[in-house]
Amino acid sequence: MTRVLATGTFDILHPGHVYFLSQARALGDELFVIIARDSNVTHKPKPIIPEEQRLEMVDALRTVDKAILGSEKDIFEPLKEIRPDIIALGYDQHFEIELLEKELTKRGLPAKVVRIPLSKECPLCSTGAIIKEVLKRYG
Ligand SMILES: Cc1cc2nc3c(=O)[nH]c(=O)nc-3n(C[C@H](O)[C@H](O)[C@H](O)COP(=O)(O)O)c2cc1C
Ligand SMILES: Nc1ncnc2c1ncn2[C@@H]1O[C@H](COP(=O)(O)OP(=O)(O)OP(=O)(O)O)[C@@H](O)[C@H]1O
Repeated sequence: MTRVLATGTFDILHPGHVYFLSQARALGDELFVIIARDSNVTHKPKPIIPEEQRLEMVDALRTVDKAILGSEKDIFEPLKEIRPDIIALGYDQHFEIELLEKELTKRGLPAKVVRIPLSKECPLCSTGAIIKEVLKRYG
């Protein structure tokens, strides 16, 4: 069994998320997902949807075997239990593949890190774009 792990905020689900998760799932036999904690989303505006609700939506997807809330303190902590063989990184996730693989090996959690490309264009395949459209119409 090859276990794949994907991570992200997944605020306001859209087909770009579905594409990312199905490409990640296709890399192995089962897909685990770590949902970013509200307190850790500091690289962009705070999520609209609270973490428990983001978790519920991702966990309900057909491609996802198990979704959990991440750690608030240490991104490597949940990996000790999940023990993924492959980690799927999104096209815009700010991690460097070789550096992340090195950090994982250092902690006794070796995994192959694979970058998933951007999906083909779709009108609102980005949380930021959805929020902008809502503000344009209702703001
Ligand atoms: C291997 C790995 C483990 C992660 N674990 C956590 C975690 O435990 N808690 C958390 O809040 N974020 C964790 N993250 C970070 C986020 O889930 C996410 O990658 C980050 O917020 C940037 O992606 P985004 O732009 O989709 O939010 C982890 C990321 C990676 C690559
Ligand atoms: N259109 C897309 N194609 C492929 N992957 C995507 C797409 N949209 C999001 N993803 C991936 O899904 C994961 C979670 O996405 P995230 O929560 O950052 O949403 P987002 O729509 O990219 O948000 P924002 O618009 O605020 O950047 C990330 O790893 C991201 O790379």
